[in-house]
Amino acid sequence: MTERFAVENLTKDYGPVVAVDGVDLSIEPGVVHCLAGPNGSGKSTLLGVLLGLVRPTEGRVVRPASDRIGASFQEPAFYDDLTVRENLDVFRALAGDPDIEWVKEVVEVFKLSRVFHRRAGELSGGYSKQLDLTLGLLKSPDFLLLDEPLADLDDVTRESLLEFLEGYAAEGNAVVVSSHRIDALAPVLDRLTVMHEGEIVLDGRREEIDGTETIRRVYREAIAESGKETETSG
Ligand SMILES: Nc1ncnc2c1ncn2[C@@H]1O[C@H](COP(=O)(O)OP(=O)(O)OP(=O)(O)O)[C@@H](O)[C@H]1O
Repeated sequence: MTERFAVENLTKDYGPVVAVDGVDLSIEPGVVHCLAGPNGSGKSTLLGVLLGLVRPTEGRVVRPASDRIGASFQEPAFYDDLTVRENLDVFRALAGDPDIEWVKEVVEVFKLSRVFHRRAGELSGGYSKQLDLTLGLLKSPDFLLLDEPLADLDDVTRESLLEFLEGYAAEGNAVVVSSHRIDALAPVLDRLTVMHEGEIVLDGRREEIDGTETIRRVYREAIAESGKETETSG
């Protein structure tokens, strides 16, 4: 039984496009791990492979014994025709009926009670994201993988999410957040992996890169120094 969650020598091609190119990455408990990089750098593909949704062209995925893996994707995944409350009921059942106090806590973080009776398909972009993040957290996952969770969130909710993720990692859970918005994540990240054109161009810990201003600089330099086209977007 392993608790290791990793990819080894991972390559994923889509025809002529090499989305991920020979990547080794191991996810660890207790840290907020930011997977950063410009649009198209391979972040979503890497997360998809880790989650078993994308089949690698080459390489190996090592999955933990725990099935408590939670995720949220760029496209929300819930039942449009059900209300928010009904979606919560369905996903709670699927998650094995998690502790109700935990469900209340997550609902509170994402302020879902305000839209309990709305049809999920009619939610704004922000509330869609908030519902999707809540559903991803229902089974209090040991490994939480979020793809661009900050998109569409207002400033207040974004702050709540970041604060929540910091606490959740501090409890010993693995939190991986992909984003091209390094500035927003810089204050809470413990580890930064920068991808560019399918490759990892930087992988460092906060104590190595030390401080928000440095993180921004390191991110931009890593991309510039990769010798590839510079298209920093965050
Ligand atoms: N299903 C697919 N079919 C063809 N090409 C794909 C597919 N999925 C991703 N790609 C390509 O693979 C590359 C990496 O995409 P990916 O979505 O993994 O990057 P990303 O860093 O997550 O970017 P973004 O933040 O824009 O989603 C891009 O060139 C993208 O166009």
